[in-house]
Amino acid sequence: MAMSEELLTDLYEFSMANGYYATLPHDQEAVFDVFYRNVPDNGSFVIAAGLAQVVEALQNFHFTDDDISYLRSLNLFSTGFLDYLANLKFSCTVRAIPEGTPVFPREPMLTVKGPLLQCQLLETFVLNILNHQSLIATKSRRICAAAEGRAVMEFGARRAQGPDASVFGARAAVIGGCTSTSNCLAAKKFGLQAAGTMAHSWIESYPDELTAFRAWAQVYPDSASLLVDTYDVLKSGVPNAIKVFRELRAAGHEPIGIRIDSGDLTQLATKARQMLDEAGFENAKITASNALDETVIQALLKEGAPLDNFGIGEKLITSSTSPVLSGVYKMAALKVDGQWQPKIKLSNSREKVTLPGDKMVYRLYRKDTPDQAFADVIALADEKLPEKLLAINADPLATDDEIELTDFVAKPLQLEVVGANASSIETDVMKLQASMKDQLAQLPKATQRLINPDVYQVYLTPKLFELQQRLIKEHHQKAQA
Ligand SMILES: Nc1ncnc2c1ncn2[C@@H]1O[C@H](COP(=O)(O)OP(=O)(O)OP(=O)(O)O)[C@@H](O)[C@H]1O
Ligand SMILES: O=P(O)(O)OC[C@H]1O[C@H](OP(=O)(O)OP(=O)(O)O)[C@H](O)[C@@H]1O
Ligand SMILES: O=C(O)c1cccnc1
Repeated sequence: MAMSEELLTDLYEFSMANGYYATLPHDQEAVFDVFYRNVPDNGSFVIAAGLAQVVEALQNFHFTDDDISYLRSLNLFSTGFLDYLANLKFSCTVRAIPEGTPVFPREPMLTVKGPLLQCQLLETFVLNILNHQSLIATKSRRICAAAEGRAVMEFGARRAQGPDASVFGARAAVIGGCTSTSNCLAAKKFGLQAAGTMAHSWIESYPDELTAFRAWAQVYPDSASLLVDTYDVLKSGVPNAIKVFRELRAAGHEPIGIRIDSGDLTQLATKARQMLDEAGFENAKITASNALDETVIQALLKEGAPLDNFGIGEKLITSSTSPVLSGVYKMAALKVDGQWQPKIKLSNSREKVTLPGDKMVYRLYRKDTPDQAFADVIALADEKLPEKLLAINADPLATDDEIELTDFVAKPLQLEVVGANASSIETDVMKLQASMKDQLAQLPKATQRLINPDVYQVYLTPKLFELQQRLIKEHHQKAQA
C-alpha cells in the first residue's frame, strides 16, 4: 500500500512547476488553501479527515531516481528542473484543521506556505487524500447520528472503489463514529477494532442451518453472532439460533446475538426480538445489515425496529448518495520582490470567487457559555480579532448581512503541522473520534440535523472582506482599461 505520492499528481502540476522553474525565481513563495464549497448530502459541515496521511507523505517528500527517470522520459521537462526535483528539500510549512473537526464551507482546512513550485506539486495528492477521507468521515457521522448511539460496524471492503478506498475509508469511517471495521488491513494499520459475524456460505457449508450454527458455537462459544436469514428468518433462522443459544448457555456461555441481512428489517427484528425474549435471551443483540444508510436507519428506528447494531458496507464506503467532496486548492498569496501580494480567483459565479490572503479560521464561543460554539470567523492571518467585531456573512450570496459580535472567545482552528514550529498531530483514530464527538457537542443541534440542517454562521472580518472587494474592483478596472 506504500506508494509514491510525489507522482500521484496531475501532469499539469509538473508542467507548471517546470514552467515556474524556467521563468520565475526558484524560491518565490506562495500560499495555497484547501477548502470546499458544498457539503455532501446537503449537510451543513464536513468532518475533516486525512491529515495524518498528508503529513506522513510531506515529512518524506522526495523524488526517487526512478521517478526522475520517468519524468525525464516524458521529454517535457528541462534538465535543470529535473535536477531541482532530484535534490528537492521540501521546505513548505503547513497549517491545518485537525482531523475530526467539523469544518464549514469556505473555511481553509489546510494552508500550505512555501516555494510556489513546491506548493504547486502538492495540489492533487493533498486534495485526493483530504477529499476522500473527509467525505467518508462525513457520511459516517451522518450514519452514526441516525443510529443514535448504537454500534455501527464498517463492512465496506468488498464494495469500496479499490483497496486504498477501503483501507483509508475504514479509517475515516471510524473517525466519523463507526465502532469497528471488518477490514483487517485497516484494523492492523490503524489500530482499529476488527469485528464481524459470518457469511451465508458458512451456513451453506453444512447439511443444515442448525448444524452450521452448532459448528460455529463450538468454535466461538463466547462470540456467537449467528446469521439467520439464509433460509427463513422466522421459521428457521431464529428458532435454530435459540436452540444453539440454549445449548451454549447450558455449557456456561452467553451468546452475542443474531444478524438479519434481508427482508423487512422492522418486521423481522420485531418478531425475532419477541422470540429471543420469550426464550430468555433478552441480552442477545440484533444486528441489521443490507444496503443500510442514514435514511434507512432513521426509517427503521422510527418504525420502532428493535435493532442494537448495524453493519454498513456499500453506502458508507462509497458515500453513494453523495459521492463527491469537491474540495479545491487555491492560491491565496504570492511573494513578489519580497512583498506578499494577496491573490484572488474571479468567476462569473459569486460562489467561486476565492478569499485572498493568508487566513486563519476561528470558532467563536460565548463568554457565558464557553462550551457552545455559535459561529466561525475567517480572518487574515496577521490580524488580531477585536473585542467588538463587525462580522460579514461569508456566504458570497449574503455578504450584505453584517452583525456586531461581542463577548466571545475565539479559538483558532488551524495548527502548524509541518514546519519549524509544527505540533505533533493526533493519529490515534479512537481519540480522533472522541474529539469529533466533543466538538459536535459544542455545535448547535439544529446544524447537525440530517435533513434541512440550520445554517451555522461563518463570517469574514471586515479586513478580509474589504481586501476581497478591493481585488475584485482592481481586476475589473484593469479589465476595462
Ligand atoms: N422496514 C424497512 N423500512 C425501510 N427500509 C427497509 C426496511 N427493511 C429493509 N429496508 C431496506 O430496503 C432495502 C431493500 O430491502 P430488500 O429486502 O428488498 O433487499 P434485497 O436486497 O432485495 O434483499 P436480498 O438481500 O434478500 O436480496 C434495503 O436497503 C433494506 O435495508
Ligand atoms: O449491504 P452492505 O451495506 O454493503 O453491507 C455489507 C453486505 O455484504 C454482505 O453481503 P454479500 O456480499 O454477502 O451479498 P448480499 O448482498 O447477497 O448479502 C453482507 O451480508 C451485507 O449485506
Ligand atoms: O462480518 C460480517 O458480518 C460482514 C463483513 C463484511 C460484509 N458483510 C458482513
